[in-house]
Amino acid sequence: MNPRIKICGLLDPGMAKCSAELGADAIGLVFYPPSPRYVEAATAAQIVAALPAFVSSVGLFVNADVTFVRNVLAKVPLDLLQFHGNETPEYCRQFGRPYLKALRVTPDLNLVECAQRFVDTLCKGILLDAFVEGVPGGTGEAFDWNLLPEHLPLPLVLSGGLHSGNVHEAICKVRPWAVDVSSGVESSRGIKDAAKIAAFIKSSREKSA
Ligand SMILES: O=C(O)c1ccccc1NCC(=O)[C@H](O)[C@H](O)COP(=O)(O)O
Repeated sequence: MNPRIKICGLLDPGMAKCSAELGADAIGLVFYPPSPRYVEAATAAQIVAALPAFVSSVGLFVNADVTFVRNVLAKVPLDLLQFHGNETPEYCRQFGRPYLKALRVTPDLNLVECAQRFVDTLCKGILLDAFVEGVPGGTGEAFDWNLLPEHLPLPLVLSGGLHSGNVHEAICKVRPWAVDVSSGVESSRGIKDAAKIAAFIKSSREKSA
């Protein structure tokens, strides 16, 4: 089965619409102020409004104050939340919304045990990303896919350093439910590139051997 494709870190309605037209299944909005991809709630609402039916909007937070998340939720009709910091299962569940929990892969992290803590009806998947000290995500770095277990107790969203040149190999090796990309479809930090998005989606949909 083709994995779903999420393009993360959209900054304007035009590129969000373009991503959807090129075949993206979801777009990500970064509500983490230090990120070059940070988007204000008012702009995020315009981006979500530009999406056609059946393209999901994902709102990304990193160890955010509960009030900050609630304020965003009041202004932006997000389909899914993505928690990219050290959030606990209790923290993630309190919003009563479907969510993804991101984990950053290191050789000593027991991914199955960590993922198991989040299993419930609201947690729709585990997003696995590279670990880079001091930068919670969007680093453009890949992790060693050999560190992945055979099976996770939740759908796996593979991210970290993916681009059109490695995503097909990643999909064949890991068989994720979805892939997620940010830096690999940018011309410079934070600036999405339609040609790179098109190439990424084409490579993701290549037939596997
Ligand atoms: O994109 C960011 O700037 C970001 C900042 C802080 C936490 C998470 C962030 N992005 C989360 C994503 O879902 C990215 O797509 C994921 O980390 C992969 O990024 P990349 O390696 O650049 O493709």
